[in-house]
Amino acid sequence: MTRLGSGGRIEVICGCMYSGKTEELIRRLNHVQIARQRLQAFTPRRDTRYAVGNLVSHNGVRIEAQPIDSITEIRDYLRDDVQVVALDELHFLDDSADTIVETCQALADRGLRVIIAGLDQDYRAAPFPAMSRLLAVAEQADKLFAICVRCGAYATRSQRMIDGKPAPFDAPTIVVGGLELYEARCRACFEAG
Ligand SMILES: Nc1ncnc2c1ncn2[C@@H]1O[C@H](COP(=O)(O)OP(=O)(O)O)[C@@H](O)[C@H]1O
Ligand SMILES: Cc1cn([C@H]2C[C@H](O)[C@@H](COP(=O)(O)O)O2)c(=O)[nH]c1=O
Ligand SMILES: [Zn+2]
Repeated sequence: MTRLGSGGRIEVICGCMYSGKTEELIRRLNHVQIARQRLQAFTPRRDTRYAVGNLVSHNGVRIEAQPIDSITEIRDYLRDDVQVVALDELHFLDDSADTIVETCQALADRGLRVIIAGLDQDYRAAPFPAMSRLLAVAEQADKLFAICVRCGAYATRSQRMIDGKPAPFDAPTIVVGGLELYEARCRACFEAG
């Protein structure tokens, strides 16, 4: 494990909804601030669940973040002295997986610590491509779990429910929402739409 701030690296925090990804990201960023390292955090503008311009957990814990539409905007905002770059909700970005991976690799190659959080699977339990690719090239990958609302086991999937039934397979992949739409399920309790 490299010392905090000793060179470029990519860290990935992934898992299903409610698994604590944003909380873990904010925990790490609090450490960065305590270590008086220079941080820039970003969040997809599409995440309209809470106050735009913040990373906000389901428990309301928040940290300021620059809204962006594309990961390529990061280089326009980047200050020369920044040491840590963070992004939550990676799956909300429309960029291609190639663009996302190339951007994160370039930032790490410049010696930055790059911390990315987001879903590993969509509501169909299909992998999000960019997250899959980042997991392969990251120096550190943490997969978190929630608690299945059906049986209490560790949950690894996000079930989207519409009128009490699993959302159909051909529904849009990106639909912003929380407990009114999504619930954490384990593999055994997950229902394909
Ligand atoms: N089924 C669940 N399992 C675990 N935590 C849950 C669940 N439902 C709600 N939560 C709450 O969600 C919090 C995690 O929120 P957050 O960090 O925003 O998760 P994520 O970013 O992974 O969606 C937990 O601390 C807990 O209070
Ligand atoms: C599974 C899934 C989720 N989303 C949306 C729903 C939420 O707005 C976010 C995930 O938030 P969290 O911080 O991980 O709780 O993404 C989606 O658009 N498509 C999906 O398949
Ligand atoms: Zn279950």
